[in-house]
Amino acid sequence: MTRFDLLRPARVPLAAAVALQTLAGLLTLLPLLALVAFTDAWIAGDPTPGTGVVVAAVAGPLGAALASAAATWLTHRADADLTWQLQRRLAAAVRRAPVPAVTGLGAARIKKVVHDDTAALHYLVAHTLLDATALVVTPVAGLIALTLIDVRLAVCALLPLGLGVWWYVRAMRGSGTNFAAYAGAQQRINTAIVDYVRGLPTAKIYGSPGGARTRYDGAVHTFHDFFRAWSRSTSAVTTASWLVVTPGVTAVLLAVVGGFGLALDRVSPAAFVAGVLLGPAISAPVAVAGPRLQAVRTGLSALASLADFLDQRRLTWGDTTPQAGGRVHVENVTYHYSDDRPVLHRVSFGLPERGLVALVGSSGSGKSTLASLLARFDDPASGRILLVGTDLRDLREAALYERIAYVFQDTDLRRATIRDNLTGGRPLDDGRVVEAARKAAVHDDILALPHGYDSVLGDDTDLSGGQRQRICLARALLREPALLVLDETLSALDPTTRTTLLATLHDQARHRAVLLITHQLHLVRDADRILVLDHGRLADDGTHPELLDRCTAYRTLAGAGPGTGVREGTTL
Ligand SMILES: Nc1ncnc2c1ncn2[C@@H]1O[C@H](COP(=O)(O)OP(=O)(O)OP(=O)(O)O)[C@@H](O)[C@H]1O
Repeated sequence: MTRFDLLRPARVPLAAAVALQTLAGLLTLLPLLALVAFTDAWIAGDPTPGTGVVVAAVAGPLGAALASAAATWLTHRADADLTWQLQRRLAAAVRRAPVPAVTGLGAARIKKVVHDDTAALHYLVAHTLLDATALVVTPVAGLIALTLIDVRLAVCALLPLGLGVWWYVRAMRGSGTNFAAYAGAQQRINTAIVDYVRGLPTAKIYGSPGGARTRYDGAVHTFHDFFRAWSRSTSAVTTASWLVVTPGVTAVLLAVVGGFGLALDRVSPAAFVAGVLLGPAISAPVAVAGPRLQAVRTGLSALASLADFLDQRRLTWGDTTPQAGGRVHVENVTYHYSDDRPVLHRVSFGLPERGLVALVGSSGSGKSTLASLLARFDDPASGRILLVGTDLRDLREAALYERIAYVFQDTDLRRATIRDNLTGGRPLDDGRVVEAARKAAVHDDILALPHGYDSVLGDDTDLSGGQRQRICLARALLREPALLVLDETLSALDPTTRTTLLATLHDQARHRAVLLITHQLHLVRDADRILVLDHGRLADDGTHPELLDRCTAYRTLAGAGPGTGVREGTTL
């Protein structure tokens, strides 16, 4: 997708707006030309302005104002529609993109694209396009008119313009690199402030030597130094380029040159008037070109950034609804994040219809990554994952999330009532909701909140990490999935609650498959099967006693180490 493809939906209203603004630019010159014609007639001895002159003098400004207003209305409407479409497309792109790709971008970059770039686009579409049209049409038409009246004065009117443009081009030399550096420096400030705010609690306690605060200060200083140096090197020339094209300078120049011509009888009075009136009209719009050009550049780079964002890889879904059940097969799955460092290597296993299966491994062995692939947050680099025989890529999206429910380490709850968080807005009866909350050992915690199940998270109350995880577990239980995937869900709990939840999971495992990811082996000793992940490879698959007997990685994980003779019954 090229950046201009993004403007395609708005091309008809924008073309109409440019046409109207062109008309407005031409009509602006009408009263000036009428004055020139009147001067001509007056010198020829007819001091009464003709009807044509009066009509032109009145209709010109009026028509210009109307055409310009209509053009502005069109561009604003086009912009509102375009922004609406873009923000929907951005939301869809975020939703369709692999999750690690989006989270890897960081909040600052996403905010820049969704807010800053669409705002810059607003300026480009709603304002800058019309400004640029006016900037071109009025000077060009004025120049043509003056050329037809007196070519020498037209050349004279071009002198300040030429000088101004030459100075401006000198000032802007290397600006491509500078604008890129400017945007990069601002982006670094955005990223640093987001990191700084996020790390505030840690920074308060431990300070942040070399941390986010230092990075923020560094980013601000770099931006300040860069911007001052850039301004210093260009301000004298840009000011000169702006001054020389101001209407006053051009008017004085043409009055002096035209006055000499008039005195020497080389220039007609009408041409003199035309020079003094049209000269400034040729150069004046150019005086405001600098900031406008900068806005155009900003708008174009926003377009490029938006196109880039919308072009990112997306996960597409099929339309297959597999047969009932939640039987999952992972076949030869290999995966790496964007840094290409392999995280999973040819992992294969199957999950049964029912039973508690544990996935264990040391920190960083790839457990959460595997869980995220089961949720199809991304696709394997090679290999495949099947749900009841269907590759996840061919599934209907809803079919996957109806069959499999997940509780991840980063608990995600909305700013909504506890009830809505549990039901996802579905009309479930209270009995079911309470039952799920009881099973997740969070019912009593909810009743203790100011408004019980109607407490609004973030407004009425907030929850501890463990409470949040149990709410997420209750939410998952309410889905009655065929497979329940739990990533370290029991890790932030007190022993009593953990025991209750373990009992719940064993009970759940009688009806469905439960995949419990953990590195706390004492939680999974009674699991029906245990998968051992070691540095991204499936080291073994068996029961606790079997693994203690034969799997070195499992024994190492148990803290027993190879060859220590640990057997079933050993406390881990
Ligand atoms: N978004 C990411 N981008 C790049 N690398 C990542 C990302 N997430 C995880 N990794 C890397 O992938 C590897 C596996 O991480 P993963 O979180 O899957 O391990 P884990 O076994 O779940 O660890 P833990 O028990 O500590 O949660 C690690 O080396 C980690 O640095």
